[in-house]
Amino acid sequence: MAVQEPIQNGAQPARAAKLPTTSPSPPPAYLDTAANNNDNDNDQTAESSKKDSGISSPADSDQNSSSSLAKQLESRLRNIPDDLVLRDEYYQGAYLRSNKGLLSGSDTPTSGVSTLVESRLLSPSPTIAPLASTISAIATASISNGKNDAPVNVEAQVRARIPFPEGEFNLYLYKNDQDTKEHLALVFGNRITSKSLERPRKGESEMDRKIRGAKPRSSNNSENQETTTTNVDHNVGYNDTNTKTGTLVRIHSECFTGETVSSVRCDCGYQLAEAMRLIRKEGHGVIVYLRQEGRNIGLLEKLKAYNVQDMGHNTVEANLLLNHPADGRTYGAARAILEDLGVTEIRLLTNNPDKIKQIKGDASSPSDGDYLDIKEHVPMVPKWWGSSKETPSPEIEGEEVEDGIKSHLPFHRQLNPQKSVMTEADRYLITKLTQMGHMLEPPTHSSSILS
Ligand SMILES: Nc1nc2c(ncn2[C@@H]2O[C@H](COP(=O)(O)OP(=O)(O)OP(=O)(O)O)[C@@H](O)[C@H]2O)c(=O)[nH]1
Repeated sequence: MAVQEPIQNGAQPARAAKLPTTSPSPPPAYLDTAANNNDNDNDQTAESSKKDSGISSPADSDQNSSSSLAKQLESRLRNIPDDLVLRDEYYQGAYLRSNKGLLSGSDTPTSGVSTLVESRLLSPSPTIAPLASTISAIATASISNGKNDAPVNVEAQVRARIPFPEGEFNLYLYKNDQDTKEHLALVFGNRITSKSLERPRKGESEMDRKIRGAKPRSSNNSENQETTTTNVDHNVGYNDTNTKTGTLVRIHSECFTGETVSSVRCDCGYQLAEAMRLIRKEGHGVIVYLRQEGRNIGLLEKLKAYNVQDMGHNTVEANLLLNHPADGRTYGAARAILEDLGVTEIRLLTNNPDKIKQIKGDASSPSDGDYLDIKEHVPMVPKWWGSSKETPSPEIEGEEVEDGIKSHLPFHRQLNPQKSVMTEADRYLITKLTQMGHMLEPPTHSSSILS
């Protein structure tokens, strides 16, 4: 999937022969907003404001908000095609019956837990309650439909060392031919390198190459020659003796709130730090960091969704009520980046079944390009949920220190497993479990979270 020619200033590069050019087909009407989701956050502003002008403001009373949202939902239901069939086996229990917008069957993947959780937590007020099951079934449909995952060509523009107290990652910045976003890859261990970064550019000097983090042209002939500071392996001594098949990979989506300002509304900051910790511990691996803020609705829309959540809805419902898909992310760029890095067999750090399916691609589909072989799915258990059989250690802070990368986790200190009230991060996780089919187990050690 990597490009044959450099991508310059938005010009379309020549595509690799095995990846024919295909125009993305338009998304269905009920996902029309999602069609704009590949643009920058800024690009979304004007369009989104227009689209959402009818949405009740957070300042409205709950009652008014609920009935107004209910009306909008009803009208959207009418636009959903007849007999929409879900493609994902995780959501087999849920399907939409007809253009009357009636729902039949809404079993969620973990029905025991979800019934409990849905009734107690996800239906916060009697006014909103009747909407909850309807919305959740639409959510399961929207998660897996309307994806526009045309083949993506990528080219690494630059590589730079990012030191941490206990080791160094190399950060690669990519351009691609599908959106204007700067997708990234954080690579640990010098055995993983980018083909497109090393490819000579027309007219560039050795200094140009050095500045963009490529090896000197002369060293390209002898693979292992390490003649510059850029190429010194700063991570020598790390446990690189892993014999498992497949590179440890995390495909992570941008979350300004969770990662940059350590919000506890979600677990994104924790997951990024945990992925870095696990990869560093293993000795080599990749975090592909996709600029798909807010499950690709952009920060502006995510913040509006927060306000809708504050009216009593969960993350999935809030997206749908704002006329966005529950999850509008695509993973073509991630597949292309991994291929550029020479990583074709992976052990994927995730709990998200839809992500696994999309990353893997469809071997028979030309638009999916090369088949990415997921050797193993490695769960990312939130540390404060822990194993349901274990009693959690109250000394979470101690665990962070043990593995080095601790500065990312200030919020962790607020997530005390012994707490008696459920945090917003717990609610976020429970929504992922019950509404999006994530492979998570709620902590039975802390009954307070679910009661
Ligand atoms: N729309 C929306 N997006 C959110 C919200 N909270 C976090 N996100 C985004 O969700 C994305 C992360 O997705 P998650 O569902 O947490 O995790 P995942 O990557 O699908 O699954 P894992 O691989 O198991 O971590 C990031 O892009 C966040 O910005 C929210 O309330 N609303």
